[in-house]
This record gives sequence, C-alpha cells and structure tokens, in this order.
Amino acid sequence: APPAGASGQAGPCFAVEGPGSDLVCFTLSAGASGRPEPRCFVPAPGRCYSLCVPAASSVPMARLHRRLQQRLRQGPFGRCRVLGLLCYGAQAALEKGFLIQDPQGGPETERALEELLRGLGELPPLLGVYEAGERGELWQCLWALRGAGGRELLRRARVVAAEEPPLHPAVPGLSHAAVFHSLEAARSVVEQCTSFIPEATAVLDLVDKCPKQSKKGEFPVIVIEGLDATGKTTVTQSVNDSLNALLLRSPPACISQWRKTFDDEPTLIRRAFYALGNYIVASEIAKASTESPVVVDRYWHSTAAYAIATEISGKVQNLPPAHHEVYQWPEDLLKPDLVLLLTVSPEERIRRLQGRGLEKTEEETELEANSLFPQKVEESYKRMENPRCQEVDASPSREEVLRTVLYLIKKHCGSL
Ligand SMILES: Nc1ncnc2c1ncn2[C@@H]1O[C@H](COP(=O)(O)OP(=O)(O)O)[C@@H](O)[C@H]1O
Ligand SMILES: Nc1ccn([C@@H]2O[C@H](COP(=O)(O)OP(=O)(O)O)[C@@H](O)[C@H]2O)c(=O)n1
Repeated sequence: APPAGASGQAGPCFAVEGPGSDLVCFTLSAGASGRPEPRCFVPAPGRCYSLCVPAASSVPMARLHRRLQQRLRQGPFGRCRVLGLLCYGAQAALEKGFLIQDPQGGPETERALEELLRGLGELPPLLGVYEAGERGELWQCLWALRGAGGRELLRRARVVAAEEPPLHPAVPGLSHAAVFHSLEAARSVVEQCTSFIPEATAVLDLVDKCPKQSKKGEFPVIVIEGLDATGKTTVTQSVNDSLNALLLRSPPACISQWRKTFDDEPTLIRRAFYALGNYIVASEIAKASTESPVVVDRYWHSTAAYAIATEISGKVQNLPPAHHEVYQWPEDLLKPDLVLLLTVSPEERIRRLQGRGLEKTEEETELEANSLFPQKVEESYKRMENPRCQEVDASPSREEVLRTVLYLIKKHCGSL
C-alpha cells in the first residue's frame, strides 16, 4: 500500500543516492508509528535539507537542476555533504534534487539555502528541513518560500524507512530524459537551446541538411564499441587498412568542436547533442557504404550506454532489466551490419589509460575512480538489442585482436 502522507493521501518516497552503492530510501508518515527512520543520513548534531525539481524532459527544469548543483558546490555549502535525491511516488512524477547534510547545524546553511531559492525567480523549489524530535524520531518540514521574506509550512511528517523499490526510480524516466529513440525527440531538445547555446543552431543546420531516413549501401558497416582505452582507435585504424574501408566516428568531425560546450550542459541537452551526432554519422555511413566497407568508431550504443550508466546511480543491479525499451535501437536510425564490443580487464584498461597519458575529462576521471561506472557502461552495452553487441576479448596483442576482429567481420559480412 502506498505510504500515507500528512494529508492522509498517498505520499512521496525518497531515495538518497550514494555515497555507497545502495539507495537509502524513506517515506513520510502522518502518525508516530512506523518503521525507524533511516538514521544514516542526518548527521547529529547537524541538520539536513532537501531540494527537488521536476525531472521531466524539460530544458528549463534540467538547467535549474544544473544551476542548483553548481551553487551547492560553492560558498556557504562548502562544509556540507551534498547527495543526489530522487523523489518518486504513488501518483507523482519523478523529481530530482539534493539532500544537503550540514554536519554542524546552525542557521547559516538554512539561510543560505533560502537566499539561493529566492534568487531563482517566481516559483522556487520547496525546501525540506529535517529535524530530530524529542524521542530521536525524525521529521520533515516542507516549506514554500513566500514574498517579503515569508514562508509557509506545507507539511510536517515523520520520516520512516522504506524498502528500496524493485526498479531504480530513475529507470522509468530514462527514455525521456537521457536516451533518445528518434531524431525528432533529440532535435526538439536542442532546438529549445538555441537562445542560450549559439552552437545549437549550427548543429541543427547540419542535421537538417542530412537526407532523412538514410539507407545503407551494399558494403558492410562495422561499428567498434567499448570503454575508453579498450583499443577502439587501434582496432578501427588497422581494420581500415586491412579492408580498404572508410573510417567514421561518432560524434562526427563536423560537430566535434562543440563537444566541450555540450558536455558542460545538463544530461538532457548533452545526450541530445550526441544523439543528433549519430544521425549525422548515419548519413555519412549511407553515402560511404555505397563505395566501400565502413568502420565506425562509436555509434548509438555508446550514446545510450553512457547515458544509462550516468543516470542510474549505485550498483550494476540498478540498471534497467534486460530487454527494457532503453536497450532497443531507434527505428529511424541506420543500422550497422555488425557491432563489436571490445572488452579488457579493469586492470589492463587502467594500464592502457595511463600509458596513453592524455588529459582526462570529468567523465573519464569518474570512470577510473568509480569502478561501478565502467561496469554499468559495459553491462548496458551487453544488454543492447537489435543489433546486439558481439563481445571481443581485446586483451591479447594488437595483432591477435585484429585477427579476431577480421575473422568476425568475414564471418558476418561475407567476402569483402
Ligand atoms: N591489444 C593491445 N595491447 C596493448 N596495448 C594496446 C592494445 N590495443 C591498444 N593498446 C594501447 O592502449 C591505449 C588505448 O588504445 P586506443 O586504441 O586509443 O583505445 P580507445 O580508442 O578505445 O580509447 C593506446 O595507448 C594503445 O596503443
Ligand atoms: N556516439 C557517442 C560517442 C561518445 N559519446 C560520449 O563521449 C564519451 C566518450 O567519447 P571519447 O571520444 O572520449 O571516447 P574515446 O574514443 O576517446 O574512448 C562518452 O563518455 C560518451 O558520453 C556519446 O555519448 N556517443
């Protein structure tokens, strides 16, 4: 049965993300009874706060979430621990936000949060304040900020522990917020960005110049996928030489100069950019495959696997189950003949990363630091369907990996 909130109606549930691999879940109860509160997230004698915004696939909300995230890293919040928070529930749509743990308590953090919220415009997010009761029980007060420095208490309810939901709360929203299954869906997100990202117009112009519904030519199209430093560049280049093929990559060169700009944007916008890149590459593949075999370094599977792994916090088991819609190839995107997934052990991958010694992006650093992340990317790759990824052990020597890859290409694509 759904939990009863202070109003007696079905209330929201919350999932605190990290720092461990498990979600800490809680819900609200009007009465004094119920299971014990999840102690772990309120540091005694400190205080704890929450902020949430709708996680709908709306550009303004995605930017608001990003803005809050950036502000919570600065100034008066420096002493606080900020954790991801998902608010989900019986009827309500998913909300995403933050749990802010202030180890010292005191009025400064609350004041700073109020100030932050008042600076956000007309309808700022609600502020949740968590405090211990007389018998050590935990209460959540939900405040709406009003004009002239006032605020209104919307609800006061007991915080009680809840079971982790069978499906990670972010899973149902993935197809709208991070994994795009049509050109139109990705295009409309980037279109909403033209007023504040000038490069968005240039990306859309390039996309609109591509012929719609590109069809593959008669030559085979082979995609090479895998985590960073598994050997994709090495393999694609040598396969290319051996087959006299054309080498393409996603994102394509024509939009690569804007990657940094879009990488700094929230997930919704960032993933829409990479999704559009795949449609541009599709038109390049269509053209090239009428003349020679084509080898592609990363394509839709990368876009989807990285998006899923970044959005789903915690352990590998939190990923959407096999055969979920997020793992299905978009119907309007040109399909390759063969997709090979290069895999190496984590230790070997770190060795290759270090050997290469390039400057690292934020995401790549996370890849190394948080071993759950690459596991989730790789597992997502393995769950992809139609076309699926065929795994290739890429730990042997360069020559041997090339031999295996050429053998598989020959087997699947016939004589070249
Ligand atoms: N089979 C292999 N054995 C040993 N080192 C390899 C092998 N394949 C690639 N490398 C090295 O590992 C590093 C990463 O390879 P690279 O092809 O750049 O990977 P990716 O394109 O997947 O990021 C490079 O320094 C490369 O020379
Ligand atoms: N088709 C693609 C290619 C890259 N990407 C993103 O770009 C990152 C990796 O790109 P990269 O160019 O650094 O990869 P490497 O070929 O250097 O390993 C991933 O973390 C994805 O977030 C994507 O989303 N879709």
